Amino acid sequence: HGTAHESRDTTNSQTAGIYTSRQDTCPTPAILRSPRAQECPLPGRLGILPSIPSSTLAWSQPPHCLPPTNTSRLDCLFTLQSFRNGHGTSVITSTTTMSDLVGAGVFVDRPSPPAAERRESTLGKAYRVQNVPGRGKGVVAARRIRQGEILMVDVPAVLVSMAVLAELKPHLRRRLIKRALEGLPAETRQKVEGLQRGEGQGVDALLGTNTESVMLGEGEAAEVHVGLFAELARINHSCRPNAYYRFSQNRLTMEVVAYRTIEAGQEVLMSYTPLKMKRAPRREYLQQHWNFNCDCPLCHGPEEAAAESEERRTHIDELRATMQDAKANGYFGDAIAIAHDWRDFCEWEDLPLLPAEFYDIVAELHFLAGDWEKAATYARMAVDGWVRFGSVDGSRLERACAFLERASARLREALEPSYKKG
Ligand SMILES: C[S@@+](CC[C@H](N)C(=O)[O-])C[C@H]1O[C@@H](n2cnc3c(N)ncnc32)[C@H](O)[C@@H]1O
Repeated sequence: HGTAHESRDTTNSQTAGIYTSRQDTCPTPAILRSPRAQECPLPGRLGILPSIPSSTLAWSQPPHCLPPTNTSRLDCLFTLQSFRNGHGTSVITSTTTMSDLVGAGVFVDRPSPPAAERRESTLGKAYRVQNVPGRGKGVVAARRIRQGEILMVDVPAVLVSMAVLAELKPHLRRRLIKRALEGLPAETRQKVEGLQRGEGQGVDALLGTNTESVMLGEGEAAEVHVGLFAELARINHSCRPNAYYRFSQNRLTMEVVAYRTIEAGQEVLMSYTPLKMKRAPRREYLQQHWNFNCDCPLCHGPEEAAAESEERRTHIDELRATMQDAKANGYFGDAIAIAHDWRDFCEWEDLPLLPAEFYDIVAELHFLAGDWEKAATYARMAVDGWVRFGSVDGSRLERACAFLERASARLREALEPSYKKG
């Protein structure tokens, strides 16, 4: 929930061209501005800069690279103005991470899945940004939003590696981010500049209150990045949220999903803190990092109800951990029973799981337990669930389909012992 990000399905990635960037090749001197980066031959991973493998797309300006601080990485600012129909994006990251993104086809525009298209065209836009008393601007439902519906799809105006942010002196950091913003198309830049500012100088004030962290990169090389998503940045906080976000590295996209039905006119709210955080530290964190005093029911409502909610959230966490333990130790029947308790507690706390998420888990547990029939039944329901609430990242659906095939094949084998022979 909340900060969950989906892992990338590498089997589906378009690998053409990417690994060339990892060879020990010298960079084109004109592209690399830093005098040190022009030394040749370059060590291991500093290789040539990733380029987008398509004739219609190219970086809008030569990547701007920072002087390397060590021999194992090179960080650059990459700007692509045409990204997602002219929204544009500026990414400051290592050449290794950028190669992974390019290789996965992140920068190639693909049509959204039919479910998302249908929703927009028949039901209309789900939300509008407007003033909300006491909270500046906020996101309000423009129509009824159903439970599980993806109500917002946003892409980053800027994405910066945390390692780069930590390494740079403040004035250099601000200069680099400014450069990243200046490279964006005018409309996106204006939208970003219109966002609410927190404390701090220049662009620091902008990043401080309008960013989310996401993971980018493959396996051990995955790194925390800070993303400025200009639509998402308008969503206010509640400790009892009615929506959450999930990030797709595959599509470089943030999706906001409704936990429950949100009626027209109601504000869309997500939690800026982990849901299991206790009241006192949570309030302090919101005050310190986000500069506001939370007035949600869990912070200001009756103590007793807040304590009960805290207990349930702790229990939800424990149930998930116990379920994973049971699975790891081969107690699949127990794990299935705990999974049901877990789902019930999430619902009780008004933070329901997506049906497809639950079915995915239970299907796998039945499979491990050797009950092919139940595995196939749940796998089928998972597939239906992912189709119905189609994410822009199709990898969950693809995985569910592949799993359904495996479970169905096992079931057929079990039902027809002669199946294999004939
Ligand atoms: C990501 S922005 C949200 C959008 C912002 N309200 C705006 O006008 O653009 C985060 C800032 O919104 C305000 N905010 C968010 N949730 C709030 C809440 N529950 N109560 C009061 N202010 C809130 C705080 O000033 C916070 O630093």
